Amino acid sequence: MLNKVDYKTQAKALKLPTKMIVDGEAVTALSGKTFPTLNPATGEILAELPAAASADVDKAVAAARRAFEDGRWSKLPPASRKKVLLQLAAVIEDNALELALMESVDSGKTINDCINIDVPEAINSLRWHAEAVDKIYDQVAPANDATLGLIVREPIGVVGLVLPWNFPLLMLAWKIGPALAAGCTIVVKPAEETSLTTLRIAELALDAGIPAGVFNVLTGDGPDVGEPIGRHPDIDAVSFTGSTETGRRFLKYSSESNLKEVVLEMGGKNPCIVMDDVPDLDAVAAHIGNGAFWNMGQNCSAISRVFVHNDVKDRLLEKLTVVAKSWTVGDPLDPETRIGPLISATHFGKVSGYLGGEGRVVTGGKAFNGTTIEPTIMEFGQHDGKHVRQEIFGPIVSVVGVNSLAEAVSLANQTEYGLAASIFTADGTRALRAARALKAGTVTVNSYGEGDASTPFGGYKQSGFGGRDKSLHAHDQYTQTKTLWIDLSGSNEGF
Ligand SMILES: NC(=O)C1=CN([C@@H]2O[C@H](COP(=O)(O)OP(=O)(O)OC[C@H]3O[C@@H](n4cnc5c(N)ncnc54)[C@H](O)[C@@H]3O)[C@@H](O)[C@H]2O)C=CC1
Ligand code: BAL
Repeated sequence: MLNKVDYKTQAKALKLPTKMIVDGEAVTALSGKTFPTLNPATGEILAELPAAASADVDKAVAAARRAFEDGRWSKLPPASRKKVLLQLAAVIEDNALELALMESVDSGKTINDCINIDVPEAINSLRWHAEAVDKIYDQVAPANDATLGLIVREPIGVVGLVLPWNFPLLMLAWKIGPALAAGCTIVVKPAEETSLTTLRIAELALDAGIPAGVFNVLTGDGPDVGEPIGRHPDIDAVSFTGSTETGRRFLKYSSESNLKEVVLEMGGKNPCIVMDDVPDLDAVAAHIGNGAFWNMGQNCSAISRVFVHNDVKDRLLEKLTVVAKSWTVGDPLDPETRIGPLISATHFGKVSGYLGGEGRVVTGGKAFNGTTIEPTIMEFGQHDGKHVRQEIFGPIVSVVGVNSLAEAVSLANQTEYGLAASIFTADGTRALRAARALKAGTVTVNSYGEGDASTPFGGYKQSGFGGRDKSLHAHDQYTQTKTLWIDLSGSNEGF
């Protein structure tokens, strides 16, 4: 690993993309307007990016439609699309350090995570979906000899992908992998805070052989670019990751335009249950630390509510305190740093509002530089108030004591969200009964995580709508199912 001075020097030397990609060309916004993208750690302006608007959306959708209809991508054999997507994964791998540095300076994510998680996981996701696509068979319906019923998949068409700022590269990969593998053409809108790596990947996609018009990127803010995508009459589907509030808007856009398919991956208020029989509280505390503090807690599946049996609560709080203090706070380009800045001053303001008021601060509780929040554990006497109800999206976790598994499961489900949950207990049967009872799209037992590329990711209740990211289930978002019903009865051949 390079030392921290090298990362800083290399970050300064990055050549940052400043143009959108539409129809295979690097372009400015039609209006010529731009907006700055900032380094959240320093506040410096990294680049001025095109501020697209509805006319740019029209242009990108028209290019994507032409590319879809003439079949330059959609009609290739799946094995051919796979080859190009594997080439894209290889080109990304060749440029891994550049992308990791770009992701870190644009988002404030730690360089360690960018190098070891975001970039390799994005490559892995692309490879997984590319490898899958020539192994998905169409089906034959169980009809009789005189009928042939075929159930075939077709790419859904032009897809809008609207992305969040917390995992810019990874969410891009989760969506473009299955969308492009299926044969769709795409118009991607990265979050306005974190557009750089998406722009760079679109450049690399052209190098890898993805035809012009297939992979278009528009930069700009939600109302100017996201809404015209959501309302566009010639976009067939939208896949969105972000807040529940904005996700809800996409349903409205769809219902008021062309009833495009909508898949939403949204917020969470994810519970973690710790029972009194756990053999190793140190390991549990380490898992909770990862779940709560990873990416500064800016993670839709972050552990944000811990329900711990009262018999082990004080010991767990001691161990959580040790874990929280071990998360080094600092410059994201320092490889030792595990907690960098939050994404923006606005978000910092929102998250720091949770540091005071109700609850006992067990450890942490400091906000500094207008950018950074210490890993913070708060204890609550009851499951009530904004800390346990609202998505904080920062490194703050609430702990509540319980007296039984039944109480823990009941409280865990008392939320409008249902993205992820975890349970720690030595009793496998109770773990599985609880896992079934928890209303969440992903439940981990004696661990914290989101599964791997082979497992679907999405939420119950107001955490998710319409489908799943990752796994073969993700391909359903980007395909239509067509029935071909063929009558063979007119041919009387005597057999
Ligand atoms: N995956 C997740 O669960 C995420 C949750 N959040 C939550 O959302 C809160 C607000 O963060 P934001 O960045 O404002 O999230 P957001 O949900 O508003 O932004 C996500 C994407 O939607 C776009 N967008 C915003 N407003 C839009 C509109 N009116 N129409 C169409 N597209 C629109 C944005 O430009 C961005 O590309 C955070 O504090 C956090 O709690 C934020 C990011 C990811
Ligand atoms: N953790 C992946 C999805 C998200 O946070 O947006």
